[in-house]
Amino acid sequence: MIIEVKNLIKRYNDFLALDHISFSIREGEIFGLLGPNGAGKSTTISILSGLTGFDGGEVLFLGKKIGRNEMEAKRELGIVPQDIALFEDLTAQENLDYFGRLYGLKGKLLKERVKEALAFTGLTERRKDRPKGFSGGMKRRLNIACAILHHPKLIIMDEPTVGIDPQSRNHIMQSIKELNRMGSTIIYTSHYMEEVEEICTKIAVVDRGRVIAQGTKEELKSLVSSEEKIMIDLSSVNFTMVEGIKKIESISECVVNGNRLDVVGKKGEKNVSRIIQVISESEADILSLNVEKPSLEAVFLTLTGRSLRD
Ligand SMILES: Nc1ncnc2c1ncn2[C@@H]1O[C@H](COP(=O)(O)OP(=O)(O)OP(=O)(O)O)[C@@H](O)[C@H]1O
Repeated sequence: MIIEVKNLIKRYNDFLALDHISFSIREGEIFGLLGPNGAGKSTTISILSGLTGFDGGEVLFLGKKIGRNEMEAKRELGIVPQDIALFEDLTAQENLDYFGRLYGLKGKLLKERVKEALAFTGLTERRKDRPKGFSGGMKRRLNIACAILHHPKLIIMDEPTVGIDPQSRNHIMQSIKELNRMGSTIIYTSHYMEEVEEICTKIAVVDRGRVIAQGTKEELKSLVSSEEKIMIDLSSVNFTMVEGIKKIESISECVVNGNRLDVVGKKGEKNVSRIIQVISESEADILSLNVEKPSLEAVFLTLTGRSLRD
């Protein structure tokens, strides 16, 4: 395990911001912390980054216990904070030089890494410009470049796509996958479930300072529903076909809507293959077939009774 968080407690005066949070992250994972505003994501990240103390529980980083307000192994960490941290009056390259030195890089290696980070974040051509004139997305990309110069084992990103243009967003999503392929473990916080679904291999759903569910997206989705809905558009529909589908053991419902069938069945029972077999015995052609997958939004709604964006 690269990180183990056990029963983490954090209070702000009388307010319990983290209420016995526990999760562990394996090397090589893209771990998502998904939750609405105020759930406790930034507080958790801040503790993991060694920036904030905590009131109870334990955090292990690479097997070593982390104290209340410090972090021994900061060199193995790359942090992309929610609030962009750049020097507006230094050029992109000078910012990178500065952060590289903070991580102990110098000389030829520093030069190489700055070049690499600029190329990786698509900022090579803007290296001599100051972030003052950058778009929000470019600033965010520069912030990411600053965090990866020293090739950290663990990269922590706190809502890196909030308020940026779609092009930068896509760039960041691709970069995260690439950094992961190159060997970094990533912690990614977001209240955008689509992003978490797209990139995370493991997800902890947090709400009101507690982890309310965790697992792979498939595991989380299976909490919500043991059924799947299959929608089929056909060239024609006939009685024999519908009755044939209804007779399949795992199918509980088959509703006809013009030339479309909405079929509900128990998950994991090869419903699609069985339905296709029945249809192929008729004259009809299948024009399209879709299996509706429950979303993480549905998971959150089921577990809390509220929407993620409330
Ligand atoms: N310095 C602070 N003093 C008092 N309360 C705080 C402080 N920082 C955070 N909180 C409270 O702790 C709770 C968790 O906040 P946190 O920023 O960790 O949530 P979050 O999930 O990161 O939300 P967001 O998506 O808005 O960043 C919130 O209710 C917040 O108001």
